[in-house]
Amino acid sequence: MTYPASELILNADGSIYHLRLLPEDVADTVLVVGDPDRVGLISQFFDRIEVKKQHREFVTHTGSIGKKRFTVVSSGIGADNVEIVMTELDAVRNIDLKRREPLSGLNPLKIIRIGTSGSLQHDIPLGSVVASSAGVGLDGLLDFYATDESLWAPEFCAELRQTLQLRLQPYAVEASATLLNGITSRLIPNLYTGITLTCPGFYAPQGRSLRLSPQVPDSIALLQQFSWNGNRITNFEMETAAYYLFGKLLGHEMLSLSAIVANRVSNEFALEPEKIVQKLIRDTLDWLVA
Ligand SMILES: O=P(O)(O)O[C@H]1O[C@H](CO)[C@@H](O)[C@H]1O
Ligand SMILES: O=c1cc[nH]c(=O)[nH]1
Repeated sequence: MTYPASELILNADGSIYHLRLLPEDVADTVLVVGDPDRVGLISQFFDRIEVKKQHREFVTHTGSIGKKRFTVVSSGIGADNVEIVMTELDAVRNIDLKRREPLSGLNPLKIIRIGTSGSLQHDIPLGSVVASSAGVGLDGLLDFYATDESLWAPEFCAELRQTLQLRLQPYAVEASATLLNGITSRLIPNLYTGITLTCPGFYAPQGRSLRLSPQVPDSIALLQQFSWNGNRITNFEMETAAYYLFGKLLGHEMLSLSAIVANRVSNEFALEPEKIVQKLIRDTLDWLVA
């Protein structure tokens, strides 16, 4: 199979279209973030930075701490950007870009999201961290991909669809068990696990109303009561389920960690969200280099 120029799109230097990366630019462990400015906040802890690239909202730094090599990539906001980041990281790892052919065997990545999020539970306060045991996607991406994979908790998704009066079908995907066990075995204060709801917007999809109102006005109270296999819905954000979906479909290990900067029950927003994110960055790097 040879991928044509319109499908596997390469720049003049042979790099992949949006991310502008070459195979040698990507480490086995990738940290993904939404905010492009967060890439430098992570790479400031590297002993050495070997790659710095940027195109649109996709900023990449690759470097190392001791012998451990990391790539940090920003996606910008939303599941549609995650589709690009995951597909292009995977292409760089698993396609021979010069020959335009799949490489034999799978070269899996370990991918960890370091993001921000709003808590849906009173007892998950500002400043805590949620490791998403599963992501539930309200973005509709799954509808476009052919897959035989059985996804997690279809009954839960059907119930959610009814409660939120959605026309689209939510999907649910679990975290990498290895990565989730890895982080939960660390003694990180204020670390919670639970189901993350990945929304296709920040306002009505997350129950917020400014001049426009959500279709279901009491969605936060309704969502708080949902649980599956003992896991409740803990938080709202905008990328996790898409990362978990592409991690599963493409064969990469994926875990999403969220710094809680909003609490939607107590109606609070962090005064200094940067400090909460910086702590999560340090805790995550300590875990990964240990
Ligand atoms: O801080 P990041 O990683 O961007 O994550 C969260 O913040 C953004 C919304 O403000 C969305 O991308 C959401 O997922
Ligand atoms: O409430 C919040 C906070 C951060 N990111 C989100 O998507 N929602």
